Amino acid sequence: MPSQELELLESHACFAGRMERYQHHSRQCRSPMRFSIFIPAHGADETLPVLTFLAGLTCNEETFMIKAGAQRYAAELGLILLAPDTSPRHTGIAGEDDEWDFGTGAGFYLDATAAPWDAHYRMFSYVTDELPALIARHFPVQGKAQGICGHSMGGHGALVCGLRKSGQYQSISAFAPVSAPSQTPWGQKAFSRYLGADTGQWQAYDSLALLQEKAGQSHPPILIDQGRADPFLEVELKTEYLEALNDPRLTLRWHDLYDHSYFFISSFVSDHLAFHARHLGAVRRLDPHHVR
Ligand SMILES: N[C@@H](CCC(=O)N[C@@H](CS)C(=O)NCC(=O)O)C(=O)O
Repeated sequence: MPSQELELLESHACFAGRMERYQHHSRQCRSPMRFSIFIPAHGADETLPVLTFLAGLTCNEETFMIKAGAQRYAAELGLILLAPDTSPRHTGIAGEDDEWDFGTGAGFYLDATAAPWDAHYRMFSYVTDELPALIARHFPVQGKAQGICGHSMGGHGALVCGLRKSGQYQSISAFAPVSAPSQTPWGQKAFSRYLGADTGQWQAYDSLALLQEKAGQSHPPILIDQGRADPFLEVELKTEYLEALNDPRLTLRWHDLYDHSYFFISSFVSDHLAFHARHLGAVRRLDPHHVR
């Protein structure tokens, strides 16, 4: 149960479970961080797999939970949903709020190595290490069962976290991911400032490069959905680069007419949750209001 380590900001009944939002001090980011969590109804000794969702540019820890409509499916499938914020906030770094695609709301899920960002922008370690450990201390999570999913910048984050920590995550999925950030404007802007000018250092956070490196090796199964009417596809996402890898562990589905919005995400989110539930061994409830 949450303690002094966690400050509860809000708590609501939702599909027979709880929808909650917390703030805590992050030792990685050296700042307060916020996250949202949906916990399905569960038995007293029951533990559940966790699916982490990483949101995109300009979003925060509330966006996915408010807009994607995922709680209904998570309740049925018996999956905990965890949504961290997209960056540290109010760090005092000069210029952190000046641009919508860099700094606040745009942490790119990496550990910055260039000053001044390296003092606070440590979202990779926060998402893959500090936050899962914190959640395990306070919520009924099944030790080894974790999946990771994300949208756009968060799709990049999910792929990078899942591929780099492939012993930790059993399944990876993404909606409209930034797929080759070393080669596209949002990614180049972020990486040059968070990681410095040496593009060799960028490859550790580039999904395309990581998948090329892993060619022929095993990695967690990946599901990606991409809309063909997404205005960012051509310049920023380059999802077709991932398709060209012909990776047998990667399923990429194209959808005519769908754009980059949460209306697209909410149209396919049930498939993503079912995919993760299958790989995480979640136990389906015929009635989400049923407690074993
Ligand atoms: N602010 C940008 C758009 C940023 C954007 O599309 N963000 C995506 C993630 S990359 C998002 O999910 N936005 C929040 C939302 O749609 O609710 C613009 O105006 O062009």
